[in-house]
Amino acid sequence: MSQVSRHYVLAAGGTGGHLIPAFALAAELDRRGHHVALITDERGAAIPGKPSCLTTHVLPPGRIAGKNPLNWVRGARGILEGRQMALRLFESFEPSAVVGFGGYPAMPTLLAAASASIPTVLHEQNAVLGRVNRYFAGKVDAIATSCRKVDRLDPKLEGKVTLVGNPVRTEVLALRDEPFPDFTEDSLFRILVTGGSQGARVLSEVVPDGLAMLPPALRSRLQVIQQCRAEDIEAVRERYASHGIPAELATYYEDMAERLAGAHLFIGRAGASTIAELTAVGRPAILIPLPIATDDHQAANTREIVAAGGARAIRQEGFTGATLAKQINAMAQHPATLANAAHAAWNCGYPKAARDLADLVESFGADPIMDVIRMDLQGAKARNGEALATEGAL
Ligand SMILES: CC(=O)N[C@H]1[C@@H](OP(=O)(O)OP(=O)(O)OC[C@H]2O[C@@H](n3ccc(=O)[nH]c3=O)[C@H](O)[C@@H]2O)O[C@H](CO)[C@@H](O)[C@@H]1O
Repeated sequence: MSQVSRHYVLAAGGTGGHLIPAFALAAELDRRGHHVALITDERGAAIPGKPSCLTTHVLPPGRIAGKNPLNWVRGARGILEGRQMALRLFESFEPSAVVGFGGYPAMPTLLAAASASIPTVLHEQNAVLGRVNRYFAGKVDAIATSCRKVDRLDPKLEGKVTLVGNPVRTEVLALRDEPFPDFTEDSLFRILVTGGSQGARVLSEVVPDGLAMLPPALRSRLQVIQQCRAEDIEAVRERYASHGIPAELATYYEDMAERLAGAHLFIGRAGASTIAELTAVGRPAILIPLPIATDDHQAANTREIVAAGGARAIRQEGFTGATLAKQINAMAQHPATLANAAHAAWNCGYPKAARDLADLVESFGADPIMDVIRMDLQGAKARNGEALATEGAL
């Protein structure tokens, strides 16, 4: 652990999938006595769960997307403005390193870091290198990955790659040593359903009817917690009521650790943080990768956990009530099957992800001149304080 208090800038945007690992790293760096600033976009700033230690800077929109050349010009202007904003922050904050988690805000921030010669680290949460990370992979000082195999990562860059895993929130990690909740032939059967940080309509359309198709021995014990998009929630409530299945619904659960703790089975999208949490805690899952995810990265994300026997993946094209019921039945008919799958998921976890990523980040910008000056100033202040205290005592 470093002796001096350093400053770090993290850049992440858009969804919980990018922000949550950044929050986890910020909490770990704060625990080590460092100061951390986050550069994000408006959507990212609205993601709940930001640690109080983190100061947030919101960039103007700057995505280069679509076919309209006017949008390209607007996007490019946004990136340049964002880069200027990041440079101004660097001047006052003097970061020892900048960490990009992918997503749009990482782009202007990493461009600024390159022109200010600040060490840079990328963190890739998925099993396929994302677009922004791909652009910067050859230029940064280190690349931290979350899966053993990462597609679209140039093998020539292997020398700067470290497998750390995808950091999860402290309260989720704290469940790692808790036993799998009792699951017998008479116990409740608690199922947690989420569609990533944004929710997923297909789960609202398929899951209630699929659960209703389970054999009575399983169906009668069901207790469902399901995240739904706001526009779907009433229809889902009616479906469950019509099937007589008890269900608690919300658009977003801020207490995800508690929800995971009680769950016997998870059904949902295969976003990187979702999988990191399932494997951190050890919960079996049925995963339906988002079919339009860039480079099909959600399907790739399921590889390790499925191969280990901790989850089953169903392609959205084949995701019907009947297929879902069949898979649940196969996993839960015998209590031991579900507990074994939970253990297999647990074995895929990276419980040291936040610590390993923090170690990697701390290894850059060793003893910069500002640290030495800061330490001197702190020492001088302390000595001054002592002198004043002594004078006061006289
Ligand atoms: C639609 C989309 O592009 N999704 C991408 C996005 O993540 P996206 O945010 O969709 O999904 P992730 O699974 O990575 O993260 C979701 C996070 O939200 C939390 N949560 C969810 C529901 C809820 O009610 N409460 C709650 O706290 C989950 O516990 C998890 O921590 O970035 C990820 C990381 O690059 C990618 O893998 C995903 O493919």
